[in-house]
Formats: sequence, C-alpha cells, structure tokens
Amino acid sequence: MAQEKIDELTNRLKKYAHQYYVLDEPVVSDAEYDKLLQELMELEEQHPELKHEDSPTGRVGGEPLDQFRKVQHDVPMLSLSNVFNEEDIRDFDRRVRSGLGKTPTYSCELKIDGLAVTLKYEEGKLVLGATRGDGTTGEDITHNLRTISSIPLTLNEPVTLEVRGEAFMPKKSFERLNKEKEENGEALFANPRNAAAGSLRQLDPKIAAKRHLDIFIYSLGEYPEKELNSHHEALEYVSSLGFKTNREAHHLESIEEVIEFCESWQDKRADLPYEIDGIVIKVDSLEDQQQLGFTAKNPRWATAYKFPAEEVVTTLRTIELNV
Ligand SMILES: CC(C)(CNC(=O)c1ccc(Oc2ccccc2)cc1)c1ccc2c(N)nc(N)nc2n1
Repeated sequence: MAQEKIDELTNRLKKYAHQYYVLDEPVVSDAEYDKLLQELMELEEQHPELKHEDSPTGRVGGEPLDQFRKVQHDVPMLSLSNVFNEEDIRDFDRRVRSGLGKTPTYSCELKIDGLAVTLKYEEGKLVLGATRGDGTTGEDITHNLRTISSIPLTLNEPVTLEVRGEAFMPKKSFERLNKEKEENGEALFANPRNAAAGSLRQLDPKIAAKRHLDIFIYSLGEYPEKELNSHHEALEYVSSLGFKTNREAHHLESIEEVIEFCESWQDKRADLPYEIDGIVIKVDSLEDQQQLGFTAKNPRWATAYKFPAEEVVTTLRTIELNV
C-alpha cells in the first residue's frame, strides 16, 4: 500500500542521506540512492498528500521568493577577535589566565572560510535559517538552507533550540562551478567563500540546490535546559541530534598544544577538501566562559588565529564579484 511504501522509502533515504552527507560514511552507492529517490518521487507525485514534510526529495528547492525577510537574532551572533602569531596567542592566554586566576583547557577548531548562519528548530523541526548579518539582524534564507543535505530538516529529538555554523562550498564544487561559468562566458567567483555567499543570497532556491553547499555546526544559541559544562560537550550534543560537526575539533590541555595545533594546520590545510582561514581557540569550560564574559564586540574567552595570507598568483582573467 502506498503509505507504507512511502514511509519505508522516506525513512530509508533519510538514514542513507545522514550517513552520506553528515557522517561521510556512505552505506549505499550513489546509483542505488538515486534509484530509490526516483522511486519515492514518483510515489509522491501520485500521492502528494502522503509526502513527508522532511522528505529527501524536497532538497531540490521550491518556488523563488520575491525578497528577503529581515530576522532578529534573539541570541546575538558575535564575532571573534583575531590573533596573527605565536606572541599574540600567548598574550591571549595570559589575559585569559589572569581573568580566571587559573590555567584553563582550550577547544581548538578549524575556522571554515564560508558564511556564518543560524538554524532555529521548534520541537525538532527546522523553522528558520538566517545569515549572520550584523550580528543582531540577518536575512531569512531558510528556502536556500533547506536544500543543503547536511542540514537536518528534523532532529533526533523534538527539542527547541538554535545552532550556529559555517555554510561553505567545498573546493571541488567551487572548481566545477567556475569551470561551468567559464564555459558559458560568465563572470567567475573569486573564491569558495564568495561562491557560497552568492549561492545563499539567491531568491530562487533551485540555484542553491545545484551548488553542492555544505555546513559545519560550531555552537549553540538558545538551547533546552541540559547539563552542558564545556564547549566540546556542546559539540557532542549537537552531533548526537544529527548535526554535522567538524571532526578536527580538539580539546587541548595547554597553550603549547594550541600553538602546535595552529602551526600544524598552516600547511596541512592545502589537503583539506574545503578552505579554512584560521583556527578558532576557545576556553573549553562554559563556567570559565561565563566568568570571562565579553568586550563590546567579542567574547574574551575565544579568538581566531588567522593564517598569514599566501602570496596568491591571480591569473590574468576578469574576476568580477557575483552577487
Ligand atoms: C564563539 C563564537 C563568537 C560563537 N559564539 C557566539 O556567537 C555567542 C553569542 C552569544 C553568547 O552569549 C550571549 C547571549 C546573550 C546575549 C549576549 C551574549 C555567547 C556566544 C564564534 C564565532 C565564529 C566562529 C567560527 N567562524 N568558527 C568557529 N568554529 N567557531 C566560531 N565561534
């Protein structure tokens, strides 16, 4: 009977999609996945009233909007201070230790070169996706973010919370997109960050759906009463809900290890399938974060170590910035 078949196919495809897009551990071949997706699309065509609202077939994007809605962030999306060398990192550590009167442990994670976005869920359902904007007011881009397969449309628990992360375009997708644009004589994107931003600023979600965007979640905004004592526990919690987090997040015992971590990624980043522009260093304990608080602009308990800019040989080609 159609209902059972649709339910069985939808749940199976959602599991496969989670394995493939969130865990990077595909359990079926692309061909097998596409065949099942096609089968579900046909069944949904015949019985639209039986289609699940979070069906994997919905990732292709709906109708275009005629404008973007402004969104207020209940919990502001703060920005990070920057540090540029070992001395700066040691100064940051000194300030933190003097603020705490003790030596903390740190969480270090890759700083993905993409677009900061916030995702709001009510009873486990995605209800809003928005850009950071100026930190308190962003733009509603839910229609575009719903097309990103690594963003869950429903969570493993019916919780109401908000998470923040970095939406990005992998290097391979960027190269393929610019190759297409070059073949069509269109202006190229200067870098994957601009390509991701340009894709998410489209009113027509069918464009974003074709851009192979991805996301890493890196923090919680509002969240339900939950015994969370540290940043690394918060990352484990969001991962358990079905969010994609970056596996290169490490809980380090000393600033020496932090410096080593930052220096090690300077060269290793060339081998990553996405661009990073630095390392985010956070005091791990949430209690320590509370104690340190914020300056007018940034948390005192976090900073971004920025890699030195590489001398970039720009090819002699008109590169205009796409909207
Ligand atoms: C640390 C934080 C700034 C997020 N945190 C916040 O935005 C934030 C916001 C309100 C907070 O508390 C308040 C709650 C209400 C009012 C005021 C502050 C606490 C943290 C940040 C910013 C950019 C990041 C990035 N590009 N990559 C990674 N990996 N991590 C990042 N982390």
